Amino acid sequence: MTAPLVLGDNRVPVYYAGGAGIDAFRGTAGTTGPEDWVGSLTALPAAILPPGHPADTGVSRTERGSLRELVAADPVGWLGERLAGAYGGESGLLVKLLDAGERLPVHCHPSRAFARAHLGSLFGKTEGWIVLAATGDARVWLGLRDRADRADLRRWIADQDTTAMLAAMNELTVRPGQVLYVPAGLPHAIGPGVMITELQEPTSFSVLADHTAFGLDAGAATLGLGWDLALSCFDLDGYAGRLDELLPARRSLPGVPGVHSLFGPAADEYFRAWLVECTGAVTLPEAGFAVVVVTGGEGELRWSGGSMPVARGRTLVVPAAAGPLEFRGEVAAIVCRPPEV
Ligand SMILES: O=P(O)(O)OC[C@H]1O[C@](O)(CO)[C@@H](O)[C@@H]1O
Repeated sequence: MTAPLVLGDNRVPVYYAGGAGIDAFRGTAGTTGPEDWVGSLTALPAAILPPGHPADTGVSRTERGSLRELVAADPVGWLGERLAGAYGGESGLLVKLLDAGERLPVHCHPSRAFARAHLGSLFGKTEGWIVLAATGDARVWLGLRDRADRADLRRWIADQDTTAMLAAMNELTVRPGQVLYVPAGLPHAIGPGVMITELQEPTSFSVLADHTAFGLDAGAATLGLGWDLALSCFDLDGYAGRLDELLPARRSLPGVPGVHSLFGPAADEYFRAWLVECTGAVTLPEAGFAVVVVTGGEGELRWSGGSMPVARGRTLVVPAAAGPLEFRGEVAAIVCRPPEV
């Protein structure tokens, strides 16, 4: 397999509302739900899969079949030699289009160290967001403003006092194009009217401080671990004076005009995102597995041995064997790349 594959809508069932923005972005209608998993080798865990959905819900389907099966049949062709050997045939990357129709719960995600110690997983869930669309007053909450102690958090959770949780956090209005980095442990919540491309480690581990309003009990909110252990996932440091760590500045790639790296070096071990802004021709610096979200304009995508037209709303998964990609035309795209290995 050397050609990129075009991906259709891949909504997964989740407990919160939203999704109209994904239809608008893709130019489709009639699908529901706020999350569309793109180029995914990851299935929704059985514990949170509603009845009636296949066990591999979440895994992308392509015109050639399940992406997970395609990659399993040719791991080196899809992932390249190094990545194929790094995580037992997993890409290490999950990309979502996420369109929040209501505020998501205040939650955080386990780190790799916590996931390895307590959840039997190589991966935690560090994530990063690139805002695709935002209503006028759209906002997110990211990290605590000032340091809190565990007793504060325990009390807010026991009382399900979301007002106090949100008041203690950094509330940020967002605009399209903005990039936010959400390391494991950081308490966060996405507000209604925010649509993002999200890059993350390929798990669904969340600890939900704010859960009863979403119909979830303490067992579901703590990954079955109970609050004593689950509380230790939260980063309770204050971020008011260090928000720049969460709002990375784009970096130009030396010698590659038209491409910027969107997340800081701290993210490289989890995922990388290149913003391509092509007005003519842009060639990416290296070949490798990629998930491409075309965010603006139209043009052509070329690879070794072929080409296809691309336009805003198109999503693709690219095998390493496609070689370095080249964009032509007036087109913008986010090229999502797995962790550096
Ligand atoms: O379903 P969960 O794990 O509660 O989280 C809801 C969503 O919030 C995010 O962590 C974004 O904050 C998404 O990755 C996730 O799908």
